[in-house]
Amino acid sequence: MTEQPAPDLIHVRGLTKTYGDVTALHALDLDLAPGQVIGLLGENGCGKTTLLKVLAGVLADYTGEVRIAGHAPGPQSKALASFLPDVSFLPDGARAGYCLDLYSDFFPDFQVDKARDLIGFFGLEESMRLKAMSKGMREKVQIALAMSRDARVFLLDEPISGVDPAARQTILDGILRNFSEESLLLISTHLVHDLEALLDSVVMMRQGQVMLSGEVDDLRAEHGASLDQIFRKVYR
Ligand SMILES: Nc1ncnc2c1ncn2[C@@H]1O[C@H](COP(=O)(O)OP(=O)(O)OP(=O)(O)O)[C@@H](O)[C@H]1O
Repeated sequence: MTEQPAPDLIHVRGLTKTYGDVTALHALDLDLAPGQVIGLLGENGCGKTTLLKVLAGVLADYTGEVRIAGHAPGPQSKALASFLPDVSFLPDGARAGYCLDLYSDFFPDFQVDKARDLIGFFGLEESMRLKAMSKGMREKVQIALAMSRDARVFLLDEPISGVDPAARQTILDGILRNFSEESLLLISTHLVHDLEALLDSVVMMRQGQVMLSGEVDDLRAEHGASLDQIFRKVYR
């Protein structure tokens, strides 16, 4: 018997989102299957954050069809999708341990032991206050929280942007530590070189649309170049 391909976890058709006169997403189509780490790439302002926010159920005023494991964005899809925004969303005066309690209260699928393990893996302590942490340390706390949900879809917006090059690999290792093959990880980034080894597929955007997508190995073979080189060529 031939093996059936896994049904798409993310299904998007004709997605359009405007902010006043600005069209951030323009009739965008996208299908993404589970078991992949996918890079969401593109130049500033091409719509990556807007797309992640629609998928996360944060932005509702769009047109088109969006499904997360068959659900339109809403309470059921939010229960399946863990979103890491590109801005700090935790109370400044809180200790890391309190943030774990917040997540435990808020998300039934939050696995506090995994979060504790990641906090330790990142060299942080639960007693540390966020306001006493560097930008990179806060990002690590937020990543530990977002990646410790038992979610099907992980949506990470620029997770390593505030982190020095030496610490980036530790963060990426931490992100992959809890990743399971039934889920899907969509990461927006400009740091293609740092993420290249981690990515199974990429979605390259331009002006609110998907310009190019595919498996990284296929793209590398087709172009005879690294993903970083392809990215530079495409966006030159
Ligand atoms: N709240 C907003 N109000 C008005 N325009 C917005 C808003 N958020 C985004 N935009 C516009 O929508 C477009 C897409 O922005 P978006 O933040 O999704 O891009 P991006 O690809 O994530 O960019 P970057 O790589 O710089 O983070 C841009 O033209 C931006 O100016």
